[in-house]
Amino acid sequence: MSPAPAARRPALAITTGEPAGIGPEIAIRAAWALRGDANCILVGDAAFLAMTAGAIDPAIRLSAVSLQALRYSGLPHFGPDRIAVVDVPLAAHVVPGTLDPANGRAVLDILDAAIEGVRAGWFEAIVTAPLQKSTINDAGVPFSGHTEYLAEKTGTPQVVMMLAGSPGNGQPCLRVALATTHLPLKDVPGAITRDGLAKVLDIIDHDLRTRFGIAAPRILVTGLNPHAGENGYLGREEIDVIEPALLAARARGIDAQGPYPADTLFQPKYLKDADCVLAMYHDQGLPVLKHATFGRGVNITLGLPLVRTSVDHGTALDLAARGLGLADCGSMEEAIRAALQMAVASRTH
Ligand SMILES: NC(=O)c1ccc[n+]([C@@H]2O[C@H](COP(=O)([O-])OP(=O)(O)OC[C@H]3O[C@@H](n4cnc5c(N)ncnc54)[C@H](O)[C@@H]3O)[C@@H](O)[C@H]2O)c1
Ligand SMILES: N[C@H](C(=O)O)[C@H](O)COP(=O)(O)O
Repeated sequence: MSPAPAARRPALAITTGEPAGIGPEIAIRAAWALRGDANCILVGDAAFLAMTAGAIDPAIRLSAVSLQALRYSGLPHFGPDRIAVVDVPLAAHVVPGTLDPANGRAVLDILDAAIEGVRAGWFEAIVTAPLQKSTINDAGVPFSGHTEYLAEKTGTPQVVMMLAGSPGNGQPCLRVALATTHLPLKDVPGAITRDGLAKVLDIIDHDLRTRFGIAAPRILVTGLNPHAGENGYLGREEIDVIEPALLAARARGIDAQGPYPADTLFQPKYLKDADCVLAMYHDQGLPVLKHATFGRGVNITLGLPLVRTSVDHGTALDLAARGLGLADCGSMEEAIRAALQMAVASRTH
């Protein structure tokens, strides 16, 4: 990808996520590595990020700006020799690798500052470093993920989680979207409805066209049950819900085929003719994607009124506890590149 001209380069908010995890480190490393291409603004505790950056590489230069200053005079221009940081203070001292619910609220404050910044026009996209869902719940705030939180905060009734990555070896980009996101497995069948699938398919089709420039998206859809229900002998969701939803989608002009058995769908001979696979639930689709592309994948929330991308991994507390320099920031770099491309594409839609 060639860099966008500096004057038109979108400003991207990079939320730094759970402070005890690898988020702050990979956010700093990726923003610094891509500073010539992307205008990344870190959002997090400025003092903590400055300390972390200094430990990574003393050459990294950060400049802090307060939320109050942004509200008063907008985003100042920083050259590519430094990374701007919007200061959102943490509540408690950070011990790498050790979760502290005292900082749970601040992690959400970071996200809220990024959302405010998009609304105010300071940022054109949000790229999120991983947070620890359990710690936010431990802090007393019911929370199931960025995806659901951003949907709620933007008043969007339906969004779609899609992860994308390049497996390499000349294989095409693999995109896996999910019909359901973070919910217990026992609740999945009841959450898959004809109306819900209709909305999910509409969003995938729309966003692949407008944000990814795919003129006629081809979507392959998995079944829910083993062997896509084996003609109803291993479950009826395919017959009662998924097939009617696909028939209706095709009648609306959406190229959605299936339901196919999930265990054999992810073969090159099928994937080469597909732009996206729609899986029915989190651990049906994501292990395949992460096995093929872990460390280079990007998590994208479709259907939002803003651009949001993220990494394909979590907080990796095990690595954070052992010190800096162990985490791979490849996925964060891909998430920044994807946000940059999507933000530019979104200017015309
Ligand atoms: N975008 C997000 O905010 C996001 C994404 C996924 C998981 N999570 C959250 O992260 C927390 C921990 O999840 P988990 O333990 O299941 O998964 P994890 O991805 O944090 O860790 C799984 C394994 O992958 C390794 N790993 C992860 N990222 C790596 C990197 N950048 N470089 C090298 N190795 C890496 C870890 O060391 C660990 O062995 C959970 O709370 C989960 O919900 C958040
Ligand atoms: N489901 C995501 C994954 O496995 O990578 C991850 O939990 C992040 O979800 P949010 O983007 O909703 O936080």
